[in-house]
Amino acid sequence: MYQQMRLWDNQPDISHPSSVKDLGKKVIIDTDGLVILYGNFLTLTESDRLFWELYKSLNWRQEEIKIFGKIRPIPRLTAWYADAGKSYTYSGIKHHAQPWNPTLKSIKSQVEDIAEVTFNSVLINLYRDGKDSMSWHSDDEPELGKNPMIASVSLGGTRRFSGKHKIHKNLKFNIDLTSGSLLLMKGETQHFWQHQIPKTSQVVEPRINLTFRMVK
Ligand SMILES: O=C(O)CCC(=O)C(=O)O
Ligand SMILES: [Fe+2]
Repeated sequence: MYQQMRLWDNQPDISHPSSVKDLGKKVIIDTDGLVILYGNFLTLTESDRLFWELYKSLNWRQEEIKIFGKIRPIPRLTAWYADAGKSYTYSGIKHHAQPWNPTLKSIKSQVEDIAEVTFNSVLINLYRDGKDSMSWHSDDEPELGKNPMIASVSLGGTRRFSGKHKIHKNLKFNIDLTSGSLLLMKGETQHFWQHQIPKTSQVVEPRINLTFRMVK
């Protein structure tokens, strides 16, 4: 019996194999919400491959928005993929779902493994250059429910992502979202914080961002 236990104790620890990827997990904010960055979610080779595949194959649209009575193109291209029958109003724009393709399904399932929730839709943004941007907002549409989990994957050029607290003006963060990173926003984040992708005068490569969501 003693011998047997010794043998068993000497087995390699398979619960933490050395091949487990270091995802580069970092807590960005844990006040009034939780924002977590996984800097190494995808390898650079994988991110590069996915960038070009999505860039070439997705059905990109130029949406328009009405500001002060004038209709203007939004400063980025978008695509919206979801389970059948879903539609979603975002910044006053009604998005009709396109069906999942195998590439998007595979990214979704890798994101779900880390986020430990399932998603039924993804809003995809293409920032063609530094003039493309997304202004301050919270992802607080009623369809997303009270404390939504938003999982955001970045591919291609690095862009700055800024956050600011809605009440405590001194609470801010800035992170550079590199290719292959995954950012999770959860808990009360959308209630207390706003985020943006500012324009930049620097030369930047095109960037694709996928935000996975659960639409009720
Ligand atoms: O491009 C990003 O990283 C942010 C996108 C975003 O905030 C959104 O789609 O709601
Ligand atoms: Fe957002």
